[in-house]
Parts: sequence; structure tokens; C-alpha cells
Amino acid sequence: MAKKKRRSMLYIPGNNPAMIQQAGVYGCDAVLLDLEDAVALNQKDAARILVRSMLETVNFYDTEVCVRVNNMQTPFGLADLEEIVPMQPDNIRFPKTESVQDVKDFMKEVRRIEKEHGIKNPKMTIHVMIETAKGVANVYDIAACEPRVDAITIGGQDLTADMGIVKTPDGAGIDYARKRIVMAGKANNLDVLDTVFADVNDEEGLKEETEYIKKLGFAGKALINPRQVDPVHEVFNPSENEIRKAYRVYSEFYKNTKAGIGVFAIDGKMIDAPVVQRAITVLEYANIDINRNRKKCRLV
Ligand SMILES: CC(=O)SCCNC(=O)CCNC(=O)[C@H](O)C(C)(C)COP(=O)(O)OP(=O)(O)OC[C@H]1O[C@@H](n2cnc3c(N)ncnc32)[C@H](O)[C@@H]1OP(=O)(O)O
Ligand SMILES: O=C([O-])CC(=O)C(=O)O
Ligand SMILES: [Mg+2]
Repeated sequence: MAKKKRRSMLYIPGNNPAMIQQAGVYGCDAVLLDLEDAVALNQKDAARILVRSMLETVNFYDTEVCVRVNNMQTPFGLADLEEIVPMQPDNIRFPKTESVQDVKDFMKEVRRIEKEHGIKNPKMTIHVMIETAKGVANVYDIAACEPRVDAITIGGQDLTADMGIVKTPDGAGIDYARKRIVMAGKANNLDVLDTVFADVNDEEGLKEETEYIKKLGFAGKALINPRQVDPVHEVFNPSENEIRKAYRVYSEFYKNTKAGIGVFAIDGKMIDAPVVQRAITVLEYANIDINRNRKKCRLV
């Protein structure tokens, strides 16, 4: 089965039943039901119970469902896990992760609750959020320490707050962190997901930022408003021209491999294994099934 896309992950405040009920129809790849910063302190308990009951009753269709719990250092983190883990959403987002020990402590509670509820082969995965300077410093070890972590993400609002800097539209203050997190995630075969773009009325700005983070290697972006879904998909979906080029590279490679040729040129540009690998990534993004041919080519 093809890997699930995570181009767009839409935050929905966990205390808003009307928004959550419609979660399956926004067209995003995933929803992030939020118990953390979108929820006021005096709404935390109500939100937790609401999200649990929504997980039981709402049809999310094929939208991936992730719940963002509160950090374990807060009075809410453990209570969130007790309520949400038994429901086994697709994933849990663990905010403000700063160290391997944080992940270990978090997973210890997750596993204990799963055991208590007789959950034997849990499919739920963990998304770790890097949102502090300390988290950025420790990111490689965090990315490598737990097999159930399948995505890593940067929280740009908190990171700039932690660093005591202004979050500027050019992303200067978080550029190093973005790149470091991408490398740590890629080295550990994780999806790397970008932070929110806060101005819901600035579609051009959102697209520009998405173009940039796509070039860095992010697989998708957290969103805060349904209006942000289409522009982000537009950037992540390969254009017709890109698909045609990728298909040409791939089929020429297939022909040449059969003839014993490993490197050749198309329109003067060298094509070798890494170029073909990139073409395959484009075709996969376009949902073109090349598995059968790929096996024949023995590319991977
Ligand atoms: C730093 C962080 O931690 S970010 C993550 C936490 N933050 C969040 O979850 C914020 C989620 N987003 C929102 O609350 C809102 O989109 C805001 C406050 C950013 C903007 O609000 P508005 O200007 O009112 O949005 P807008 O006018 O586009 O809303 C249009 C419709 O979309 C709905 N909508 C807005 N945001 C969302 C959302 N995230 N999910 C689902 N529906 C939404 C509104 O309810 C409204 O519905 P209606 O037409 O049926 O009334
Ligand atoms: O980008 C996100 O996922 C939102 C967030 O928590 C942050 O920016 O601090
Ligand atoms: Mg945050």
C-alpha cells in the first residue's frame, strides 16, 4: 500500500464540536485535534472529554486523525493520555519534546495505558514536536530513540517564543532549526512536517512558505484554517510538466537498464540512479503506481 500523504494537517481546537464533526470533509490529509495551545486552561477537561467522544462517534472517512495532547510536565498531559490512548487515534502529537528522556517517559505511560486496556498490537504512532532550543539541540537523538515515532515536526510559534525572537515572514529565526530537524528526521526515515502559517488571509505568503519548506525536504505542513488546504496541496502536488518529465526519466531508465546502461543523458542532462529515485518520488506523489516496474529495474 502507498505511504499515507501528510501534505496538510489541519488543527482543530479540541473544544469545538462543530468544527470536529466536519473534520472528514475539509479535504486535508490529516486533522490535528488539539488539546494543547488552542484550548484555554479552563476548557482543558471539557475538551479532553469532547475529543474522546468525537473519536468514538465521528466518521473521519480516510482523513488521518492525530490528537495533540499536553506536555507531561503540565497538570493535563497524563490525564490526556488516560483518556485518548484507549481510543487509539492514528497518532498522538507530543508537544515541546526536549530530550530522549521526555520521549521515554511519555512512551512509558502510553504503553502502560495500552496494556491496562488490553491493546496488544497498537498501530497508533507518535509525532514528536520540536519547539524549544533544547529540543533542536537534541533532535537527532530524539528522532532515533523510539520506533513508534513516525513523524517529527517543528513548532515555529513556540520555538521563536523560547528563543526570545520575533517570528518574521522570511522565517530567518527558525531556518537553522528547520534544516536541522529535516536532517534528523530523514536520517531516521521519519516524515518531517512544518509549522503553521499564522495569517489565514495571506494565501500568496502561505504558498511561498510552502514552496520553500518543500524544497528543504518537509513532507507537509500544519494548518490552522480549512482555507489553507488547497493552496498547500497545490504546492505539494507535482505539476503536469513535472509528472511528464519524471515519467520520461523513469521509462528511459527502465529501457537503458535492460540494455546494461546505468548512466545516460536526456536533453543533455545526466540521468543516473539518484535522478531516477527523485523521479520515482514525483510519480509516487502523483499516485502513479510504478512498483511493478521498479521491481524489474531493481532500483531499490
Ligand atoms: C501555535 C499553535 O499551537 S497553532 C495550533 C492551535 N491553533 C488552532 O487550532 C487554531 C485553529 N484555527 C482557528 O481557530 C481559526 O481558523 C482562526 C482563529 C485562526 C481564524 O478564525 P476566523 O477568521 O474566524 O476563520 P474563518 O473566517 O476563515 O472561518 C471560516 C469557517 O471555517 C471554520 N474554521 C476556521 N478554522 C477552522 C479549523 N481550524 N478547523 C475547522 N474549521 C475551521 C470556521 O468555524 C468558519 O465556519 P462557518 O463558516 O461554518 O462559521
Ligand atoms: O506549528 C505548529 O504545529 C503549531 C505550534 O505548536 C507552534 O508553532 O508552536
Ligand atoms: Mg507549539
